Amino acid sequence: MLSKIQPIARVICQNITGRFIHNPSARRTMKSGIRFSKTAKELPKVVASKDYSEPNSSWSQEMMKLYEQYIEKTKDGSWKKLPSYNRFLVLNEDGHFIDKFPPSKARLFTRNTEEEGSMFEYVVFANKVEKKAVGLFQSGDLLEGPSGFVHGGAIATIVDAVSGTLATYVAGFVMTASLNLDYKNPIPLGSTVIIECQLEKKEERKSYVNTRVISHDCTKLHTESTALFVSVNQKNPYQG
Ligand SMILES: CCCCC/C=C\C/C=C\C/C=C\C/C=C\CCCC(=O)SCCNC(=O)CCNC(=O)[C@H](O)C(C)(C)COP(=O)(O)OP(=O)(O)OC[C@H]1O[C@@H](n2cnc3c(N)ncnc32)[C@H](O)[C@@H]1OP(=O)(O)O
Repeated sequence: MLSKIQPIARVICQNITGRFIHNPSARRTMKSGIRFSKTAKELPKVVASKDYSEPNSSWSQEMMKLYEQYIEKTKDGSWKKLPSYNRFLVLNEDGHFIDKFPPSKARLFTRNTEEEGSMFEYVVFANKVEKKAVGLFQSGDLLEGPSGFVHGGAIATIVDAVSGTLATYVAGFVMTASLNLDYKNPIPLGSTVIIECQLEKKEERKSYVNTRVISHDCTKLHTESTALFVSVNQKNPYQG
C-alpha cells in the first residue's frame, strides 16, 4: 500500500481529533478509492495539535528532573525537543491530505490513549550534529509484563519509537527493517528510564542505530538494542 503513494506523497506529523475530516464538503473520493480532503493550510486550527510529549500531572519527579535537564540543553540549540503527535498524516504533492485510514480510530500505538500516565509517557530530544537521541520514558500500569515489571514488547515498542525517531530525524521517512534487543535487567513498572540512541552508521538508505536503556539514575543497564532503518521515498517530516 505504501509503495502506491510513495511517488507523490510527503509526510507530516499532525494530531487528528477526527473533527475536521468529518466535514463532508471537504472531501471527494477519487476513482482509486483514495479520499482527499482540504489542503493542510485550510485545515481548521483544531488539527494543530496536542504535543503528547509535553509534561503532564502523571510525570514523576524523576521524569520532570530529567526533562528539565534536557530542556536546558536545548537552549544553546545543540539539542532539540521533538514534538510527538498521535498520528502521521500523509499529504500528496499539492498538500492534499490522503485519507487512507478511518481517521477517528487509527492512532499511533504509543499515543493511543488520552489517559495520562497509563501507558507510554515519553519525550524525545535529539542532537543532529552528534547524531544522538535521548528518550525519557515513564511506563504506565497498562504496560505490565511479569508482575511489577514492564512487558518486553512494550520495551521493544518504545526502543523502536525512539531509535526510529532518531533515524527519521537524520534520514527522513524510514521503516524499521530489523530490531534486535537484549534484555539485561527488568524495568520496574512505573519507573523512569533513559533511552540513549546513537546513529552508528549510515550507508545510502540504511541507518543503523544502537540503543541503551538505563535507569533514571544511570546505575542500571536494562536493555541494549541494535536496529536497522531503511529510508523510503518520503520527505523528512522534521524539515517542514
Ligand atoms: C519510523 C517511522 C516513520 C514515520 C515517519 C513519520 C513521521 C515521523 C515523525 C516521527 C517519527 C517518529 C517515530 C518513529 C516511530 C515509530 C517507529 C515505528 C516504525 C515501525 O513500526 S515500521 C513498521 C515495521 N516495519 C515494517 O513493517 C517494515 C516491513 N519491511 C519493508 O517495508 C521493507 O522490507 C523495507 C522498507 C524495510 C525495505 O524494503 P525496500 O524494498 O524498500 O528495500 P530493500 O529490500 O531493497 O532493502 C534496502 C536495503 O536494506 C537491506 N535490508 C532490508 N531489510 C533488511 C533486514 N531485515 N536486515 C538487513 N538488511 C536489510 C537490504 O539488503 C538492502 O541493502 P542494500 O541496499 O545494501 O542491498
